[in-house]
Amino acid sequence: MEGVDHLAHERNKSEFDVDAMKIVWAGSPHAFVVSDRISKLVASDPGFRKDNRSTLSRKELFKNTLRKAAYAWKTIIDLHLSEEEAAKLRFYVDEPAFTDVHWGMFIPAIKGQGTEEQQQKWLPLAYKMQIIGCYAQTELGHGSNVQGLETTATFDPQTDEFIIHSPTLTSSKWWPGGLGKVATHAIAYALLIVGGREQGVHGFIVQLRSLEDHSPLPGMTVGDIGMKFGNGAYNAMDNGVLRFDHVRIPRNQMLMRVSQVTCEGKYKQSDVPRQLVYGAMLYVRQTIVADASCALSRAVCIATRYSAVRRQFGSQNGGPETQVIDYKTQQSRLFPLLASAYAFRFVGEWLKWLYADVTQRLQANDFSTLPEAHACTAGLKSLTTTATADGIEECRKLCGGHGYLCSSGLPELFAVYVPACTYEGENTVLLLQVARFLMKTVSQLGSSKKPVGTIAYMTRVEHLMQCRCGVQRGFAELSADLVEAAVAHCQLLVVSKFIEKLQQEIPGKGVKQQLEVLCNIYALFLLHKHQGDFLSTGCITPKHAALANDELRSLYSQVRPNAIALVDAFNYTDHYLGSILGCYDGNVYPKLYEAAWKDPLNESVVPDGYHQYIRPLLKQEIRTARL
Ligand SMILES: CC(C)(COP(=O)(O)OP(=O)(O)OC[C@H]1O[C@@H](n2cnc3c(N)ncnc32)[C@H](O)[C@@H]1OP(=O)(O)O)[C@@H](O)C(=O)NCCC(=O)NCCSC(=O)CCCC(=O)O
Ligand SMILES: Cc1cc2nc3c(=O)[nH]c(=O)nc-3n(C[C@H](O)[C@H](O)[C@H](O)COP(=O)(O)OP(=O)(O)OC[C@H]3O[C@@H](n4cnc5c(N)ncnc54)[C@H](O)[C@@H]3O)c2cc1C
Repeated sequence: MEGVDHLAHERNKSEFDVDAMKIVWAGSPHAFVVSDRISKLVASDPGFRKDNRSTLSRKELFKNTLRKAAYAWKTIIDLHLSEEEAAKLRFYVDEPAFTDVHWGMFIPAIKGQGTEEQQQKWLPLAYKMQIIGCYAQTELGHGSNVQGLETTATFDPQTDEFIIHSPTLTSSKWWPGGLGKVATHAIAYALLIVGGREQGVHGFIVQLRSLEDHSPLPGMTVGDIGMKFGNGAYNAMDNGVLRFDHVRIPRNQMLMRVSQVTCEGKYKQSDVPRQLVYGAMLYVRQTIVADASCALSRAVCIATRYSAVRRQFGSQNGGPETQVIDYKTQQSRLFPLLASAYAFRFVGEWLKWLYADVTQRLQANDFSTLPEAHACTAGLKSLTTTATADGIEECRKLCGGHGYLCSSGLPELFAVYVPACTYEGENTVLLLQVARFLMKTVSQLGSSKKPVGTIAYMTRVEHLMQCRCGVQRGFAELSADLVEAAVAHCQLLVVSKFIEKLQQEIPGKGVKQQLEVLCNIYALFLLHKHQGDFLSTGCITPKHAALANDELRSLYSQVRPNAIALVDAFNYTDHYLGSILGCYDGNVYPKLYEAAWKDPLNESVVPDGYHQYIRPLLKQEIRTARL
């Protein structure tokens, strides 16, 4: 049955122009063309094979990742790929690696916090990968509490240097990706001490390893922190530990856009806010939201295709059994996730715009929207990663037993994805930041400072106007409730950005209608899930709640004939999906059967260890066996 499209009947049912939807998903015709070309290029190149990943040992996996990263770089150079194309190539290679942090954090940190001069010195080296950077902020003792970091950077005016030191075990850098074995440089965050005075945490460019033989420079103790969750692909990343013993770096390696230290040992602050030190986190959180839609759509694509292939029960007169996608219970679990994937895509697009806008303003010394940008990036990072991690696991369950096989692609996707709930700001800690922002806004409602942008709605919520709550008073006590309020605020953002998207012109037969259905599913599903909150606050009546539920059922029926086409619109190659259950042609069973025989355990019919451990059991010789 090779070459037969087992899902063709599903594809024929669809009521909209899939090619037009592909462009909506990609963001623009240009983005679609680039994405399509690069994904096919990666998929067709055996150098980027990844189907054997789960059988490799840590060392083999790591070395293979180094090879792939080098091969990807060679491909980028040989084909003269643009920056956009190169980023896409790394995305489709789909393997956590030191390059993620080099491009995703090291370079943005220098761009955001370095002076013009520093950028001119370091960026060309980083862009050519003549140096490889990591982002060394977190320590063994502190991650969330950045101001609690213990590494010190003491200025020595005699030599015009900083002395970087780890005074305690807990001050050891711990977690930075790429640090363990690969990075030659780090942006290391440390408590600045000038003239005996502490001046808060700042970033420093520190060379870690020799550019000749890769050995750690004097005063550095550096290594990998060990195996991580799931035993899977994230172990391709060398998250590292680093201890400094009075390491000296030149003064001009402190990132000095926000504040400076002069050669005389004077600490000066520019008129830019101190929070810009956190600028790299703003940038990365925004990219994490965009990535959430990729990871969730990938899981949803697998679960949707497989749900159309899988049949259980309901055979009539010897005919085929029911496709599990036709069960209302399956639909009510799967389709809200499909809607979420689209919702996160559009809110991610909007956040990208917001980030570009705030960056432009910051460059013009307009800092007015920074708190809002921080609240939006932090809150949406938290909301989308939590929903995506939960969604991937739900997709695994939606695939029944076969979802538990590595060849379904879902266990690995989950293991690689789930730390996104923790890194780049633990999700609850980030929601507390949003809550703080909301409380500040509420406390200013009566004043002349009118809320604008994403919090403009607050002026319309009458009972808030009566609130006279200080930000500090009662915050800790009420924090669990405030976190719920923060989530609700972020959900409002997601829904409103989806609605705004639909107010734009969207070409293609039936495309807008499909998106309207998904938008309604997203909003009504939330209402249904949280109807207790909506009812108890009097926002809706029980009648509304019942109507919403009826409407949801009808919307699921409208999605059903279009479900396969809606996941085809993600335009994922089989290589990127990495899943037998989600393969494009739906030819699942022969592929599963064939893959089983490739497992190393099946290399011999009688397993290794038979003579030592199985035979003595069977022959009742266990007492005399040498174990
Ligand atoms: C918890 C907070 C948010 C703040 O804690 P705090 O003690 O209250 O902070 P503070 O220093 O007193 O400052 C408070 C003030 O700073 C603001 N702020 C905080 N973060 C930002 C930001 N990113 N942009 C703009 N503003 C920011 C806050 O809103 C506060 O403002 P306010 O005083 O209320 O006006 C912060 O320290 C933090 O971000 N912690 C999380 C640490 C984190 O995200 N680490 C990331 C490490 S790198 C990583 O994980 C890489 C992943 C690898 C991969 O992607 O593969
Ligand atoms: C895979 C991975 C990759 C990483 N890569 C990097 C990297 O490249 N560079 C880097 O510098 N770091 C990196 N990190 C570290 C990461 O950024 C931190 O782990 C993260 O910021 C969370 O901090 P923490 O570990 O201190 O958690 P903790 O803050 O110790 O969290 C533990 C618990 O305490 C709760 N908690 C903490 N503070 C509060 C509070 N104020 N109020 C209420 N509850 C609170 C949290 O909600 C959580 O439930 C990485 C981590 C992982 C897992």
